[in-house]
Amino acid sequence: MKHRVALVTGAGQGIGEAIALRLSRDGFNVAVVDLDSQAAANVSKKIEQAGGKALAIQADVADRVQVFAAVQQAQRTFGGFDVIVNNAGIAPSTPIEAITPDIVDKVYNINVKGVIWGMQAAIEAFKQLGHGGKIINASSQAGHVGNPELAVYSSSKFAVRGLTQTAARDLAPLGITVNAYCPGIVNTPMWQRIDKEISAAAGQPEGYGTEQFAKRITLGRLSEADDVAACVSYLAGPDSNYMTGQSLLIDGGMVFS
Ligand SMILES: NC(=O)C1=CN([C@@H]2O[C@H](COP(=O)(O)OP(=O)(O)OC[C@H]3O[C@@H](n4cnc5c(N)ncnc54)[C@H](O)[C@@H]3O)[C@@H](O)[C@H]2O)C=CC1
Ligand SMILES: CC(=O)C(C)=O
Repeated sequence: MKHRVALVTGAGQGIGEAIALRLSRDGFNVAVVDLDSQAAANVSKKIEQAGGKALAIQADVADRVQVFAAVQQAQRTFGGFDVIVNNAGIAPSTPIEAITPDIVDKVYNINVKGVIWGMQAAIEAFKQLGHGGKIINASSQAGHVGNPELAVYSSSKFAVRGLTQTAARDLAPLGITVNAYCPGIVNTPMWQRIDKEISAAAGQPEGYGTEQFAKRITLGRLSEADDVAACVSYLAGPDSNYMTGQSLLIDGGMVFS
């Protein structure tokens, strides 16, 4: 059986790691891309130990050349290319008055431009291979509702939803679908750091930030990375073939829209 090929960025830990492991279980050969080469190698090893095929690639998604090279390497190594998950992102706290040009550039270079470069690199590969494919982008509940202290991050995730809708329209004639996933609070190293910052800014002990956000979750619990990976598995698989331009909220009911 020919395996489909997926590339996941920011796959060295957290949500990206869970997506890489899940797509491998779904039958994909997986390119595990991360800025942190050791983290990418560790996840790749986990996939191979479980009987899957993986390739660890060190790349910075903010760098267009590196993103194109990563996609080409995955395509060459596995002999195909079917799905890209533009998952890598950063979320520094940015109270409005403390926002600097450097932090805007850093967040937008990774969260927004990283998605654009990933989409372009995937389109190039799909065209070379003469077939369509699936592009899946990481947004957030913070891309639906402005989150306190996270203005730069929140606005970058609104931008990802805009890019997703527009690209879906542009790329439909090529047989490419484009969707986004929008998690709420996911128990990963990113959230643990945000919780510390929000709690400290409020003069409260660790866990306070989580408590404040968690009050808004209808399902009454934070999500785990595997909850998000299960939805991305659907977006990467054939059951979502008729879905494009959508931004799927996976937030336990933090936001209803
Ligand atoms: N954790 C949460 O509560 C939520 C996270 N998200 C989004 O999900 C995605 C993944 O988040 P987490 O797993 O929680 O984050 P995380 O911080 O735990 O992991 C992010 C991974 O991305 C890698 N990375 C960072 N910058 C990179 C770059 N320039 N190039 C390549 N890799 C890079 C890191 O090395 C790390 O392995 C992000 O886009 C985030 O904004 C969305 C909603 C909620
Ligand atoms: C970090 C993030 O995207 C949240 C809390 O939704």
